[in-house]
Amino acid sequence: MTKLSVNINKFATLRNARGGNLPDILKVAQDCERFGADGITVHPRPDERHIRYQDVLDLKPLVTTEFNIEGYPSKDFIDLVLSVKPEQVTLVPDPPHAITSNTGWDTIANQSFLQEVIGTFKAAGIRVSIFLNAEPDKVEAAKTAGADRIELYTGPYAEEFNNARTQQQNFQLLNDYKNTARAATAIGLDINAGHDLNLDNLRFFKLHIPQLKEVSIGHALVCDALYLGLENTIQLYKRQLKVAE
Ligand SMILES: CC(=O)[C@@H](O)[C@H](O)COP(=O)(O)O
Ligand SMILES: NCC(=O)COP(=O)(O)O
Repeated sequence: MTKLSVNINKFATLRNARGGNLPDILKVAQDCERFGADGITVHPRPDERHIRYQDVLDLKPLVTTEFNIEGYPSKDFIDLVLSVKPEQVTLVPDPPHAITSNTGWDTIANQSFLQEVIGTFKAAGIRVSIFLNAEPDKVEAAKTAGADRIELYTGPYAEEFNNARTQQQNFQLLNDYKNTARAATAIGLDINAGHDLNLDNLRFFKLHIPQLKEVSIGHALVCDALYLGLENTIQLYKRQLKVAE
């Protein structure tokens, strides 16, 4: 089974636009779980423009599924994660003012940094996933650094998906994803995926990478929920993941 972790960042963006507490992020997280989400993902950024550090602390006792905290491992981020002790931390190489995540780690160039950070989280009993491009040659170094999982950065996949679909063909980039996933599975790394996944492209991705353990989805899911309602939307995403199971 592939788990659906709902990234609630964009609900916080909406709340922050007006001040106050609408929508209530804690209630949103609980409702996502009630509607079928298998996990809750947050990605606090240094400017706290969406999820704030205090939200993450407040969410901890309320999340009853899997709590996944994503972010760049700055000192503040590491301290936050160690105090919350989520089930999973996902390390992302975002510079402080990134609008959104736009690349995975160069695990070879950052090997010793990643090894130290991952060691700190593992010592606290937290599963570690690292954000990776579809580059098979970066997988071995992820394992050496101590990661348990990789999260495939699916932004480029999402971009290519529409072109390939209209041309009725399999696309080259998909092979890079499949090869990266194969390389990871072969050395015992589990596989997550995320970024720009949506109701159009999710099923096809799962069909080609059936060993997916988890996807984290936020932006498109929140947009769909505006039209379809949150409960219905979560169920629709889960249905896309049922293929090949
Ligand atoms: C790592 C990743 O792809 C997501 O966390 C994504 O970056 C969501 O962050 P934003 O909601 O800030 O776009
Ligand atoms: N790790 C990816 C994530 O949490 C959500 O990304 P997106 O669906 O908001 O692009």
